[in-house]
Amino acid sequence: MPQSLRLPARVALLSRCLSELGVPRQPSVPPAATRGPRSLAEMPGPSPAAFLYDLLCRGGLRRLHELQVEGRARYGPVWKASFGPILTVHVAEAGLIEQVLRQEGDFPVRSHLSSWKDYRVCRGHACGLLTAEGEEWQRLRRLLGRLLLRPRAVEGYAGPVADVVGDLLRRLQRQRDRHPQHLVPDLAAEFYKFGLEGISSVLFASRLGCLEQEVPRDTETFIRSINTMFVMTLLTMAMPKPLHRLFPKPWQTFCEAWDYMFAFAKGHIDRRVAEVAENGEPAEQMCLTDHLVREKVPMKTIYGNVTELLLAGVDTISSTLSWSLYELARHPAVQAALHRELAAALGTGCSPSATALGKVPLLRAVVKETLRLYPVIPANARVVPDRDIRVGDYLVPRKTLITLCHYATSRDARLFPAPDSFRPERWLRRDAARHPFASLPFGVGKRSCVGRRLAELEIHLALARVRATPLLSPVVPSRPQRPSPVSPLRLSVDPAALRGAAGARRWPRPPHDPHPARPRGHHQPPVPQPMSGD
Ligand code: HEM
Repeated sequence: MPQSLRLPARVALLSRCLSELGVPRQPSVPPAATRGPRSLAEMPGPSPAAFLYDLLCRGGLRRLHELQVEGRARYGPVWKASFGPILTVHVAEAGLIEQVLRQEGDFPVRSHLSSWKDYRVCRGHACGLLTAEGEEWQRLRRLLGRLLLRPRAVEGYAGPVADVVGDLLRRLQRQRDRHPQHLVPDLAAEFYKFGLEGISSVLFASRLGCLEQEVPRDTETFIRSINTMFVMTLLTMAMPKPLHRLFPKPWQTFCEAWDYMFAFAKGHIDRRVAEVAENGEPAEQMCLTDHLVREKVPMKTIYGNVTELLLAGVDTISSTLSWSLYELARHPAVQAALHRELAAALGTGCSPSATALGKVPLLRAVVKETLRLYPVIPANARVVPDRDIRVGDYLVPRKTLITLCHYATSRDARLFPAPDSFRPERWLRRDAARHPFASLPFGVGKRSCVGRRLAELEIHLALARVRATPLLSPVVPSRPQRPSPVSPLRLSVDPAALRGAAGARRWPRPPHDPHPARPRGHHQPPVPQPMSGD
């Protein structure tokens, strides 16, 4: 198939081939109204062998997001698939995703199958918010929700984040000055370091030195450990436990990577606690560790939570920033409009406040549209442990892993006209027709992303201050310019610069861990599309 055949064309071709081969797109079973809900056995889906073939031989592990779109075209909005011991029901229709989430109960469960939890039990670590369940999760959620989701709490982290943004700009400037064509050769990698530096400043008021000339060795090892752990996550989950004894290497490697991450976070937390014990609590700009200590949270719980938050707050930020800049570079008119709005709302203030940024609707719309097209986490998941639930025409047995395919819904032409085009303006209109569960990059409800406000703060601050034409342009030669305080956001990104970095970090991820192992498929190098298609 020619490379140029884009996703919608491929999906259309696939459905045409299927109908020509006489494969019905919907199974011809009488409607549920006349015969009661259908069982799991009646649900369509690939055989375990066919699914394994797709995953391993057709590059499916790298493009799980595309399998969602293909699955919906082939089987309809609900289908099942098995990977090793894991059977999962896929749901790829906004209304049905809503139906599942409305039945999630008081203690929503993302997955029962996490090797992350096994590791914590094995080492005696406390679970953090990502992995905790039941009442323990609820207690943590109330506490962290207060410290991370309330607008005033988030405003309190704006100062340290703005400092890190300043360092990012200086680093990009240095790199550009050194490059013969005035390019930043690996922009996505720079944003990755920014993500790590930013979240560390919020969690334990540490500066890791990621944006310095030389990245410290322990920080590099930490970054490598995250990657290793992500790669090993899927492998350790797909292997039934008895096999761990026969083939111990994946589990050992997985545990060693986690050990390093826990030790790294603990080192920084302990340093911060000692610093505060010596000098007293800071009058302002408290970091999350300070707040948790003040709340008398046991140290073991602090270690567990801060390690998970550290992990959750790195490539979510870097991926969203990379894609936002990529799309802005391809859409100069949007870029110009954004620049105008930023200049009008922020004037020449050096570091815009979170409140001021909130007054730039186009900035929010750009990020929403980026996350619709490239959701960092393209599939979410739920398990309802204690009762069977109705999903469309089916009755899904309790404890079944349900994958919520929101990449497929956010590219659904019925919900988003011209779904593959970058059109931030669609978020500026009041669109009564849009389904509220169609694009859910942060999830929704009780178990949705607790870092959402912080993520938006970091991304908005960085986008608002990244400057400008010569910084990233492969075409326009750079004229030495002093960084201006407010970003005249008029960059032209070299897609190749993004491509290199995004391509370098592709790894598989299971569909049900929220941050663990991102499905890198949709992070694949963006291939520039003709603008006329938009
Ligand atoms: C663009 C950035 C981000 C995106 C798109 C994102 C997305 C998500 C999604 C989809 C979930 C699962 C929600 C659900 O199951 O309903 C989630 C959960 C979570 N996120 Fe994020 N996230 C981002 C940034 C962050 C940051 C910066 C942090 C850390 C401060 C963070 C911490 C968490 C935690 C702890 C959870 C688990 C919440 C719980 O189980 O109660 N996220 N995120």
